[in-house]
Amino acid sequence: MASIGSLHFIMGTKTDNSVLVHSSTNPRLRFPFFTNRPRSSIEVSGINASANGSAGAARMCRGRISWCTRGKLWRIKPLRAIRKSSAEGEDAGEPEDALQATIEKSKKVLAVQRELLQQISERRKLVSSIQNSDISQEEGEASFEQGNESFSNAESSSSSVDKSVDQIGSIVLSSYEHSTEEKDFETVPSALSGGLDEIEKDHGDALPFDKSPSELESSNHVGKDSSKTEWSDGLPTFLTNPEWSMLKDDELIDLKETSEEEVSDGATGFTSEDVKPPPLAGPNVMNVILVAAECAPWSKTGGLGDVAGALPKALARRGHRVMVVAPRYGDYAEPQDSGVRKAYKVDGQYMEVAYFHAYIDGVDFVFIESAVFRHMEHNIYGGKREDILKRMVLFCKAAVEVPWLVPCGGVCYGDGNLAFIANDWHTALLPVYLKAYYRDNGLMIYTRSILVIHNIAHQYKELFAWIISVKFIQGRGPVADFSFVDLPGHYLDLFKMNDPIGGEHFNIFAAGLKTADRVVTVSHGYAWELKTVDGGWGLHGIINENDWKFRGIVNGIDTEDWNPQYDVFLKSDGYTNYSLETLKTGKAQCKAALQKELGLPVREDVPVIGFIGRLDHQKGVDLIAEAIPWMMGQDVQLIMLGSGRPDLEEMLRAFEHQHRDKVRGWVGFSVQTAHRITAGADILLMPSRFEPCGLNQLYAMNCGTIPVVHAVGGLRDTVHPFNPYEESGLGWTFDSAEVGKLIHALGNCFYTYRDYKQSWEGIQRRGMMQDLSWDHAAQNYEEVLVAAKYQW
Ligand SMILES: Nc1ncnc2c1ncn2[C@@H]1O[C@H](COP(=O)(O)OP(=O)(O)O[C@H]2O[C@H](CO)[C@@H](O)[C@H](O)[C@H]2O)[C@@H](O)[C@H]1O
Repeated sequence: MASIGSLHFIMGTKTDNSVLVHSSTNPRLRFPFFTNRPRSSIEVSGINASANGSAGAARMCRGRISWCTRGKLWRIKPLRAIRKSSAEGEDAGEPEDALQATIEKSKKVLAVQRELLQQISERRKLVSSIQNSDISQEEGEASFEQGNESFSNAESSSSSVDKSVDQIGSIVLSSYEHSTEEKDFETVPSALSGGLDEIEKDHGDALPFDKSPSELESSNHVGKDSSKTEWSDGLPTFLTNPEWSMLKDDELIDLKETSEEEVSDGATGFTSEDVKPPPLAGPNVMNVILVAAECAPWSKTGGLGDVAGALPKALARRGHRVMVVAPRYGDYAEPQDSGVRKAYKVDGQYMEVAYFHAYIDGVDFVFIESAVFRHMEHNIYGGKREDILKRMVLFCKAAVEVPWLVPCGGVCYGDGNLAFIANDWHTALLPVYLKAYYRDNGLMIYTRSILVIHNIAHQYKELFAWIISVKFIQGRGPVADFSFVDLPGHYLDLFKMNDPIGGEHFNIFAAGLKTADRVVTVSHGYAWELKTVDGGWGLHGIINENDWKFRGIVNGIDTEDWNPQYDVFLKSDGYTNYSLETLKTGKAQCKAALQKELGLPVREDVPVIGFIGRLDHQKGVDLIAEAIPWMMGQDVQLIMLGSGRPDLEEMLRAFEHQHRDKVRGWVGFSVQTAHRITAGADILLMPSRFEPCGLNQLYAMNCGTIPVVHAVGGLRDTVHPFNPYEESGLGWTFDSAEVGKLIHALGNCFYTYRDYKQSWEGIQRRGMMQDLSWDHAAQNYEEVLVAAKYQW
């Protein structure tokens, strides 16, 4: 990696020794090359990536672009290697030769440059003679444009150079904005001159940097006219970026000439894209890697999957380069094998992983394949505690190296401006590995980690775990489990906890919270609750201690997936898409289709209540059970969809069995049914005992379905209670998890449904008119990412 001020470049070596250099601050800067000195063993950031056929081997350096030479040869001038390795032995004695070769090449490139400037000057003369000729202006323009389209634009005014530069791209332009005077010209290619100065000093050769700014500018312009010049795109645009002048360190990386086609392609893509407006994130653009155990639509057991599938897209829309890393549980259609293989030691055994890649909606999705993940999509958090732990160790070890190993769009992410977003205890080891394996060793020192708490009490699904559930949350286990995580002994203290429930135990979430640079949770309400004894599930102390780096950000929703106007699950079986304009008819049709599909009496006047969720203590299903006798006395229909605790699944079946004309209890996991219930029901019931954010109430409101919720965590943040006097609010809430309160809220809801149709429609419309998209949350995440970036 070459680090140039805030620009960072990584070189990745592939099996064929081709190398890609890119800026991690501006992902569009990509340059493909071939090394002329393939190495047999290369160290990257502590990764000993042996090149014995292993694709994805890479090496890291800090360096300075010293110059470019004829035939698209680019060179990064080194100062020092980041790490000494045995591979260095191979290079002994090479720097002298390399510097000499560099000087020779610099001479050549400058000769070419002179030649180009000469050509420009001749063309200028030709243009002015055309302009002064007797030919009519119109005829003149026509013929001129035919013969020299790009050139004519540039020459049409005294500021022709600026215009041509403008065409080349904003980075080039910005470099020229810094070079309006001749003395500045010498600093324009400061990366060049700086590097050459050093060479001069060392070798006493004078280097001919004696051109005027306008001449150099012209050479850039000429570069655009590929038919006239040897450089199809002029001076390499990244060399003219003023940020290159901020180069500090270097290490020699020799790069052989690339094919003309490759360089031309790379540079063309860069220049044409770069004229686009600046990203929403402005100068805060970062490389972001979200790591999660599930990612919709490929894998999902709950809300985490939805977030992992949607938040990255919103971050990418703001201009960040974003990747999601998730396990590859099945044979997914889109991701392709990247060819990268790596083995990681887990519990004393090496396990091989393969990396698959897909680029969708502006996001790189990288899936980690391993025998231990195969066919686990329905049992992601299932199995013996040790097995779950090993899976997560393997996943986090493999994920933290993805930025070095997997060329996304041909280019690895590298560690510059990089932040990982880990999610829940399953990936809470990632911040710890980042610190222990890398940052403690002076590697990836600018990389940051953010840990998001979606659920502090997420449980393992170990057999009977629900009976003694608290022992199976947060990656808890006996202290001896430390041996699985493969960390230096002094890291044990980070994991050790002692609380009344677990006694002295090992806790992965605790270590992640302490180590992450920032901690986020998914609503303001839950952020507050986590600091309390009741809400923190034993971790409130750590969260309070780390309050300075802790923040609540309310989730958004994927407004394409969960939009009744486009929802793919509403296009068949009698359902229909609808919008705010067609709410009345469209929603009524969906309701009828739902009743019909589930075999309930098709009646428009009966309120349909939906429930969707994991069947466990958190979701308050037992409160619904207590309310069933009262509910069945009302003229209502109740549709419940869920899976989880066997006893609660059985309860759902029993409800349906006992009240066949009013209740449907669908046990299982069906995304289609979830969408159809959300659109077809009138009311969504969420009596959760705690709810970090909750997505179903957001999906419901977006579909004109009115939530009735226990006012906790994110439910309190997002469902403002209906106020009949002001005709405001979005639903009904109750303030404690008691059946009486639930019944009271539901009673008011039924009453309004039946007797106050206008108020009902008002609530529906207000819900649908909210901006629930991820865009706002993404902006908040960006603030956290930037805060982490500047924190030490
Ligand atoms: N049987 C089933 N069939 C089909 N789909 C089903 C289903 N059961 C649940 N789902 C779906 O899974 C998702 C559940 O999302 P939630 O946010 O309600 O809960 P979860 O508790 O899993 O997430 C945790 O993380 C999220 C994300 O941060 C927080 O919102 C939440 O409060 C926290 O508990 C929804 O998309 C829902 O439709």
